Amino acid sequence: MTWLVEEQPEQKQLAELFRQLIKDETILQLPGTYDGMTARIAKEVGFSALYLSGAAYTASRSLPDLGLIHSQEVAERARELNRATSLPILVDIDTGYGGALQVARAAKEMVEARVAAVQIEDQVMPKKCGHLGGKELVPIEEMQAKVKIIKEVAPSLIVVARSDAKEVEGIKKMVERANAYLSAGADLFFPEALESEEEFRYVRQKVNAPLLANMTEFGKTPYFTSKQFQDWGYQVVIYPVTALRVAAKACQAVFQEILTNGTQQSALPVMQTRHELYQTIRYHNYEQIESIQGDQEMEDKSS
Ligand SMILES: C[C@](O)(C(=O)O)[C@H](CC(=O)O)C(=O)O
Repeated sequence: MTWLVEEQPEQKQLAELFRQLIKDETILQLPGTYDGMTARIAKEVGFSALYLSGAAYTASRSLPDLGLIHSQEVAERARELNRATSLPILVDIDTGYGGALQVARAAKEMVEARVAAVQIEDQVMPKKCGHLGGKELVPIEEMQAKVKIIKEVAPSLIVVARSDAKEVEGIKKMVERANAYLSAGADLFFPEALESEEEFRYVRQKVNAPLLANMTEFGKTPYFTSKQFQDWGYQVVIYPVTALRVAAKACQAVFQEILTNGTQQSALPVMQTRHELYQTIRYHNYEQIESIQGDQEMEDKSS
């Protein structure tokens, strides 16, 4: 079956499923999937929910993660992930792409794209990657207003409030912000760019809500396992840019090989075969739809 013929779960069902997954004792691991293909692969491997990262989405378009995009573009990509998998998706909507109106529009478009949850952050526009220096924050009230607007426009959307305050104002102020965002209606808190087990545990101690950890590469956070985050009381862990980085490196290697040696043959063992690729994208299921049309034509001719 494919999204063309199968019944699609509604947004509310996907959000409910996401809520259930967070309640599970085992930490929810969200792989960053930046297109339909990576989303299918994550589903095939066995993940039960996905993350659409702003950094990976923009990089896949050869753009920096600097607030250059708007909600319609990201919602379109989220729809692609949804059609490919019917899994609950957490979408990174950065700062909400502007002020109150833009946040409202983003919330509406995400619901229309059947997104289960959104992640919004407290940086000013233009935003930066959370693991870089020189970030600036909006006042607490402004971020609270954004959370409230999302809940008003789309009550069924799960809201993950992210704070970038650790580097700017320190961890104590970060937990103050966390509690303010939760009181405005956020469902989870995402403490960005923590640097030690101690800091992860401190946030757990001070914030009474489900927590999300960001296990991105080449950032400020050391490499902790999902089991460690789980033991420290975290409910969700994201791997936002992992797939994109691996795919990019693999492309570089094979393109270099073709340029240097005039053949890609040495790379065949690290490629999906034609069969594997077709399996991933459900090629034959789409083909079956064409054969239904063929059968109909035969019937029409013989009657
Ligand atoms: C989570 C994040 O916002 C993202 O866009 O995926 C990034 C990830 C990254 O750049 O490594 C972040 O700011 O942490």
